[in-house]
Amino acid sequence: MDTTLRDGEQTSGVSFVPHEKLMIARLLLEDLKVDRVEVTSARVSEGEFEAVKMICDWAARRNLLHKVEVLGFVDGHTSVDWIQRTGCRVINLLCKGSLKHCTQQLKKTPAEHLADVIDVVHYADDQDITVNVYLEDWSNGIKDSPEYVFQLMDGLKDTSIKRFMLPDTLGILNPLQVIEYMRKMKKRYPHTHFDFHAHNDYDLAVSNVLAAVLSGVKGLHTTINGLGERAGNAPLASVQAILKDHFNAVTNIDESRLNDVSRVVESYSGIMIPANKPIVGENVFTQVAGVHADGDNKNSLYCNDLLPERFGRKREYALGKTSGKANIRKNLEDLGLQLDEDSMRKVTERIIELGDKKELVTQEDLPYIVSDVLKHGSIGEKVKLKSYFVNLAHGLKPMATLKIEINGKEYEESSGGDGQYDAFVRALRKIYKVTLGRKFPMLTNYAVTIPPGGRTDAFVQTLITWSYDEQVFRTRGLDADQTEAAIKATMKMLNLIEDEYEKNND
Ligand SMILES: CC(=O)SCCNC(=O)CCNC(=O)[C@H](O)C(C)(C)COP(=O)(O)OP(=O)(O)OC[C@H]1O[C@@H](n2cnc3c(N)ncnc32)[C@H](O)[C@@H]1OP(=O)(O)O
Repeated sequence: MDTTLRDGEQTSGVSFVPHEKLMIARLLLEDLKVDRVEVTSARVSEGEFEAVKMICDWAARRNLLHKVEVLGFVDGHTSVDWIQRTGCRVINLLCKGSLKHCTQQLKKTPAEHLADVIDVVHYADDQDITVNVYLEDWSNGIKDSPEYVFQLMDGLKDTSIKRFMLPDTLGILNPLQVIEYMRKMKKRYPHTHFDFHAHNDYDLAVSNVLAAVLSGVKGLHTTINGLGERAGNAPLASVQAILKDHFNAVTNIDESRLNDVSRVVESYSGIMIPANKPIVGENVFTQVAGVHADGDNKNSLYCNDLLPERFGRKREYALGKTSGKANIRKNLEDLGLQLDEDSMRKVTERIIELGDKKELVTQEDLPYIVSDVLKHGSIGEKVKLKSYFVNLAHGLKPMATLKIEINGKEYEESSGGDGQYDAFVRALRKIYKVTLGRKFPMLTNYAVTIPPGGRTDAFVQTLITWSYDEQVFRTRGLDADQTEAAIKATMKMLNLIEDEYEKNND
């Protein structure tokens, strides 16, 4: 059961609007094919009501309504009515799984709480709503007040409750404890369906989920990118990969869609995926050490079962001071370039030198480095920026005028824009689209960073991603001025697409 839209939204700073929730629910159920989704808590807000309604309308049309669940409270008829009005058919009822939560938060005796829960279950039965229950704070309950947990379970086991969901609400357990406590539950209630809900406070969420699987648990709660309250929940991508590779378990998840869905959730949540996050992090399929690239060349000696292609990704070979010839050769191959041994040595030396200065070297930089080192002359010089002017004035639209040379011919154009760089790109686009009748790449991402190392605090680095003819180019510019850095990145891109253009129009 994926709870990105309920627990995931309990990540500090995350708030999805209804159409984002609908989009994520669709991706989870239709693309990733998770078995169930929990999409919010009842009573939260009008916006959440709207979101659940939209998701349920859509799910009903696709015959998926039974897979949509909402957390509800032990509050008489209120949560059930709220859920009923959205069209949702499943309540995940938040009961108290530890004595202290029952007596100190709800201020009820165990018998009173049990009676309240049974009332809600009966009311939900009358409304034809399926009930699962959370035993909130179960991990503390089973440690400190097991007799309370068993009293509640005994009182509920003969009701219509479909699943008992056991949360490690505060992320306090380790895998050995999960096995010990789950076995206790399974021994006492062998025919009950248990879900396990992990939290990552000790970075043990994934391990604990696996321990739960070993203990015979039937349902697992995960989120995309491990979003969730405090340190988050168990990330779906990691859980899926381990279930498949370590347990030969069969799930319905389409793992080729994991990366794309992670990126959508990254964008909607605003919580960036760490570069080293397994499966979905930017760097996790990048070999950095030269010896690894060499081993891959020989017989994929440094690959494990986590092949990037499984997840719709590609292995990359980083360029920097730890690159050897093998890394560089792999990158050159990707660009369709070949070098003799002597040129290879010179290019390798140059890349190591740049790496030593903490310069980021990307694959797109490689033709420039090759050209620079070997005095190649042609790459990177087909399109030249001869002169330009950009202005910024309070109360006036920024303007840009520029003159460029393309294959020896000069073109001049001006344009206004929303900012200096926007004006610059608009002027360029006029030259390409209007004057030359050619396509101009679409800018898909624009990131400004201070380069690593912090030695040049006056410098900024602009990393721009472009899409052109179904290809993606990333180019980088470094300058003391952000606009100039972006312009440098843009000129690199124009030279790269010039090569593409010539190839396609030979
Ligand atoms: C394990 C988890 O992550 S549980 C996550 C549960 N989901 C949420 O909390 C969603 C976000 N929450 C909200 O929007 C709000 O807290 C609401 C709408 C649910 C409730 O709002 P409010 O009525 O203002 O109450 P408040 O936020 O202060 O919550 C505390 C009340 O909930 C009660 N409560 C706590 N757990 C439960 C429960 N399982 N069932 C019923 N009531 C409960 C407390 O006893 C307290 O009641 P009191 O004010 O009578 O003492």
